[in-house]
Amino acid sequence: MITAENLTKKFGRKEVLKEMDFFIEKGETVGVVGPNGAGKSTLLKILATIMNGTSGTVHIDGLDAKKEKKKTREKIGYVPQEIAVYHELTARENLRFFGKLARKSSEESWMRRCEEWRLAEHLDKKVKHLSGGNQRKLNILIAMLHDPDILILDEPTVGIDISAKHEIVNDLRQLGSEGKTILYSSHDAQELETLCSSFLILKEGELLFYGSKQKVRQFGSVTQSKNFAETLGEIVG
Ligand SMILES: Nc1ncnc2c1ncn2[C@@H]1O[C@H](COP(=O)(O)OP(=O)(O)OP(=O)(O)O)[C@@H](O)[C@H]1O
Repeated sequence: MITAENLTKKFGRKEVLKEMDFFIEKGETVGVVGPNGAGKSTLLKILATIMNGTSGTVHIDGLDAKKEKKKTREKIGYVPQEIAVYHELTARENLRFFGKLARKSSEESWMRRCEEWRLAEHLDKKVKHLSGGNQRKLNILIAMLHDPDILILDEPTVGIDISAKHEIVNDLRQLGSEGKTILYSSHDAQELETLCSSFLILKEGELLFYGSKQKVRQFGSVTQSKNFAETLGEIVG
């Protein structure tokens, strides 16, 4: 369960998140949507405890994300936009290295995940020789080494081909069906529609909309938008 109350973020005098309030239930898969510069990455970093808000609070399963960072981090896997692994090491060496840092991790559990995610046959390749899609998968699997309940992903499918995107979206759906809470930012409406059960829509730091996919669709029927992408566009205005 994730709760934000009166959450704001300022960089200097610029307010990039404005008094946000929302409540995300356990097990939801939430699409974080909005134009460039809307504040998506900033919000995700604050929820992941990488950055502090300027005012307001975030609670993750009752823990104050600012005051109880260490405990909060145990519950969260954060996947940054950039691929944050060692390119000169193999995928297996990366998993072992980051696995040691994540004390809860066991080789057996990440091997099982690698098999499910069709990465097992590539484990002995240097990361720089993996396809873009497999690099992205590795980035996600590393964030999950400590088996967090919540996964926060910032545009995890940028720059990869369509079939790799589909694979990642399907793998994340599987995680959702295992009960993980997922926050997922993307500019790809089709991907968002397939994966997410609800949406946080931001514009210029304001929370314009937070609700279920069904509510987005209802909005679309009112505005007579032709498809999901158009409806998201209508909401952002
Ligand atoms: N460290 C920083 N210092 C100053 N301004 C920042 C910093 N990080 C982000 N910003 C500004 O905050 C605003 C929100 O940025 P953010 O990266 O959160 O947007 P975004 O919705 O993720 O955009 P995109 O879709 O392009 O990734 C932007 O105007 C950005 O320039």
